[in-house]
Amino acid sequence: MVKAVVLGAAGGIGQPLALLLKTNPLIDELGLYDIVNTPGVAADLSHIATPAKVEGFLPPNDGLKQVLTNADIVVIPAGVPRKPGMTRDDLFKINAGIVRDLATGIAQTAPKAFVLVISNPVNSTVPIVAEVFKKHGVFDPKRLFGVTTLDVVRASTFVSEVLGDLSLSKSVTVPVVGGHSGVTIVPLLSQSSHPLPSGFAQDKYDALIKRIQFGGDEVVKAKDGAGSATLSMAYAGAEFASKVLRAVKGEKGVKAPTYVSLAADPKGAEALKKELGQELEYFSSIVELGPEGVVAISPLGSITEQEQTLIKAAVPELSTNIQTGVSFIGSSKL
Ligand SMILES: NC(=O)c1ccc[n+]([C@@H]2O[C@H](COP(=O)([O-])OP(=O)(O)OC[C@H]3O[C@@H](n4cnc5c(N)ncnc54)[C@H](O)[C@@H]3O)[C@@H](O)[C@H]2O)c1
Ligand SMILES: O=C(O)C[C@H](O)C(=O)O
Repeated sequence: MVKAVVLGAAGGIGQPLALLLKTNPLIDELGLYDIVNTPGVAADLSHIATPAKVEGFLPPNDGLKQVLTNADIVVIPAGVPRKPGMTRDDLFKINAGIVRDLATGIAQTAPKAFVLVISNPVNSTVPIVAEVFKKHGVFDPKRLFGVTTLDVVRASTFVSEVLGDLSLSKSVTVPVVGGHSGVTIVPLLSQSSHPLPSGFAQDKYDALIKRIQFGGDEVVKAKDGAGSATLSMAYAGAEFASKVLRAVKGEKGVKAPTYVSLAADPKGAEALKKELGQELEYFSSIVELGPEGVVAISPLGSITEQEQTLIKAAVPELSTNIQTGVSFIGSSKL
């Protein structure tokens, strides 16, 4: 029996994500939690002819505790999205407290669940979850993930557009490492499964990198005040959750870039430290997944000088973002 839970399930991401999870044959039970509307979302989804049993919960009557009971995997898209002119860090003020409180609930009721954090700013909200778990004495770095899959999905799509063939997008894989905001998003195009056309001009390369790094802004601008990416994020979140569950079920060699605590793999962390030129507590790199979560974190490997420059720009910002999350819990009363 696998129980998946979505916290923030009535939102722009939460609803389509719950829909996709309802159609995932690896899931037997789907618990939906939000501060509004989950009974309706659950009733609606429950009519879909797939095996997962769906239940919706609200805060009254210990709803968070109820939804988290026996949870195996918890996905968190709860929190406010950006409006034009905002950075992801501008969301910290509201989302940090939301994520802290939900993490407290998970630490108390489902400390062994895999936790997949979507709420922004991911670079800081993942450390928040870890610090809450540490305070409760239940932190297992192998089971906590920041979902950076949307960056990977965008890279596949934009590279296949450059190659002039969108039908390639499902098979184009580009490692996107670092974190999930602006310059911390580092696409390693030199490691793309499908190389860029030979003689690809520098200005086009720069534009492609920028588009992947700031793809979120493109959607925020187009939605014009009505929020940020929801549908593509739901797709990406469901893809990543599915990978975690496939690995849990014993499939070998499942890998994905994801933002994790480097304490999950000290050997991988040591190699990354050499490559990055400094120690970071969290980083998104290609992670091999297994039945207990993180099996191994890959080093960057061979990268170009241009990619080195991108990494150099990412590291200090990541370090600040991580510290912001850690300090928030340091000064929070739990
Ligand atoms: N990681 C990524 O790649 C990525 C991509 C897109 C969006 N996001 C982030 O995901 C978050 C959600 O985006 P959205 O567009 O779905 O926003 P939304 O406003 O449409 O939905 C958020 C939902 O969270 C719920 N919520 C608020 N406080 C809650 C709490 N304490 N407990 C449970 N639920 C709560 C709200 O009621 C709402 O239904 C934002 O922070 C956004 O920046 C991340
Ligand atoms: O851009 C945002 O604020 C949402 C999300 O992080 C994204 O990358 O689309």
